[in-house]
Amino acid sequence: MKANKGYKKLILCMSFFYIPFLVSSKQLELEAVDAQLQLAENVKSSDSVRFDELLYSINSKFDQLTIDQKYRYLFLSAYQSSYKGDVAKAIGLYKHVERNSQNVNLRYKASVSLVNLFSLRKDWQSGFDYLDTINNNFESIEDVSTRHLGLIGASFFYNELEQYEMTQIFVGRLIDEEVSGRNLCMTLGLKLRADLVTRKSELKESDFTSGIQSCLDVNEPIIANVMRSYFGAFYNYKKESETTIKLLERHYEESMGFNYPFLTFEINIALAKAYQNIGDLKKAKQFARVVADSPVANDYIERLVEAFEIIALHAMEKNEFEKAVYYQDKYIRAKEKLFEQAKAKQIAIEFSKHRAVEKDNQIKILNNQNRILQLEKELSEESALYNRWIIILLVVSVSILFMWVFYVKRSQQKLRYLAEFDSLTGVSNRAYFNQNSEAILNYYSKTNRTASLVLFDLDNFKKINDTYGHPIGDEVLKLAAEACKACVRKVDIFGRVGGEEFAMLLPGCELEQALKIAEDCRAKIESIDTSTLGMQGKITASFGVADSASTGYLLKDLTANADEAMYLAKRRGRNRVVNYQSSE
Ligand SMILES: Nc1nc2c(ncn2[C@@H]2O[C@H](COP(=O)(O)OP(=O)(O)OP(=O)(O)O)[C@@H](O)[C@H]2O)c(=O)[nH]1
Repeated sequence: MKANKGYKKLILCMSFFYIPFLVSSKQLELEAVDAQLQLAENVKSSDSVRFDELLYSINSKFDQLTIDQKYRYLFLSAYQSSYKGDVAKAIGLYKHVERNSQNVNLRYKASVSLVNLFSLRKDWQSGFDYLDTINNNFESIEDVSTRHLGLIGASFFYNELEQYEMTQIFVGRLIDEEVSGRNLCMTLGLKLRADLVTRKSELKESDFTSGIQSCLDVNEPIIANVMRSYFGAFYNYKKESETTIKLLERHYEESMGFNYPFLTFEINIALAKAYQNIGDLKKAKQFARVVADSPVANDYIERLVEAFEIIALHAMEKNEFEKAVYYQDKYIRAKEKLFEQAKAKQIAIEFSKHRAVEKDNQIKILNNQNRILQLEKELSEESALYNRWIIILLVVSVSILFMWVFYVKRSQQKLRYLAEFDSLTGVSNRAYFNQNSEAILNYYSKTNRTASLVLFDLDNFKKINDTYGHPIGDEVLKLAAEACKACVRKVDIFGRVGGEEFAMLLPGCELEQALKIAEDCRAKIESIDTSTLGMQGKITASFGVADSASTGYLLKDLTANADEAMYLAKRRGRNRVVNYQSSE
């Protein structure tokens, strides 16, 4: 058991040492693949053998590659297919990379390759489609060299379409942007080809030599030799065909060794024409036959036309009329095909112009839609502002209305207060006292319940006024009312019914209880501290009490009887409570 534990520990320790090692060895493998992919990219057009070996090696460990490495491999594999003539497979692979890779640069490069392949296939429509893709992604490519590849692709496409002015525009842009390295080599190759068609007379030998040198500098012998073929054509044009022969024959073996159809055709036709120019039709025919006998000759119909013409001429010169007619016939058919191809190119160009107009219109429609949306937005912003103002206005109006209602209510309350209460003492005024008291007495009369009325009058009030002044008299009235408020119940009605005369209607109070309340009230008035008013002596009041049992429920009768009792209290010496019955 113990030994087993120790064994496990050992494995654990070992894994600590080995796991980082395994991780770093995996890392190293991936880095090696990166290096191989880069090398393959570098030699793809200059060393096909090395290129094939590298791809074979990468393919053997395909499953271990990162996603990006896999797509880079597929991209190179597409190049390999196109190089080997399987254009359909190449297109499929490039399309797969263009659609699925996360690598923006790789997708862009795949579009460029697709434009090249579609132009070789003369599928102009698809070519224009991917040209659009290049245009749309151009700005997002940060690497200048990769971005230039797009311009080179466009230049190549327009050259194939015989739109040389367009090629010259793109090439001009590349040169302005100081294109360099392999891209410079390709740019100058495309420029020479376009210039050779449109402005032959302006070309100088140095244009060719510097172009060739730019390709030799970056180890691009195929393009260098393509330029040599152009150089040869240029000498033919200048009627210096001996120079053409000397130049091209010197590099003939090398050029044929690449097995690159376009280069093979250009070199052989330039040489055929050169020999034709110097009158050696036999030699001319030999080179022309290389073109005519090629299995892919139909892909280079322009050169095939020239080849048939030379062969037919040679047959004529040798009086081989049957042969001459045969090649003349082939020549005519190839020319018809060339014409068909030129027509297809024109249609494609017209279609692309139409598409550009359509796109322009779509942009205009989109712009208009955007404008409408913008206007809608502005409008909704304006209406939002308008709505905001309406809301503010409403809020202000409602607030004013509320304030107005509040003010009116307050005024009404004030008026009501003024109408119902005595402004000096805060108790009910005479009218309100009478109104409420009558209503209660009326109700009590119907239910036959007792109510009492207490009437009281401050004693010798005139003297207080005369001695201390009217304002002090007012204060005395207030203090007296305040003292009595404390004696009355909530259901009672307390009012000031004359200058210094007050009344209390006590619902549900029998005489006994009413006398108690009156006495309580009298005592409270008497106990008011007058020193705070600067007065000497006490405040007193005389009370008269009458109840419904002895008087009935009419207020005027109760008032009269209570008044009589109060008068008696005055007469008996003031500061006392007298009930109506006892007053009799
Ligand atoms: N300060 C003040 N005095 C008032 C008010 N209303 C009435 N008076 C005065 O109250 C006094 C009432 O005097 P009188 O009716 O002679 O009665 P009295 O002096 O209280 O004498 P008795 O009632 O007999 O005790 C008058 O001088 C009125 O001017 C008031 O609101 N304030």
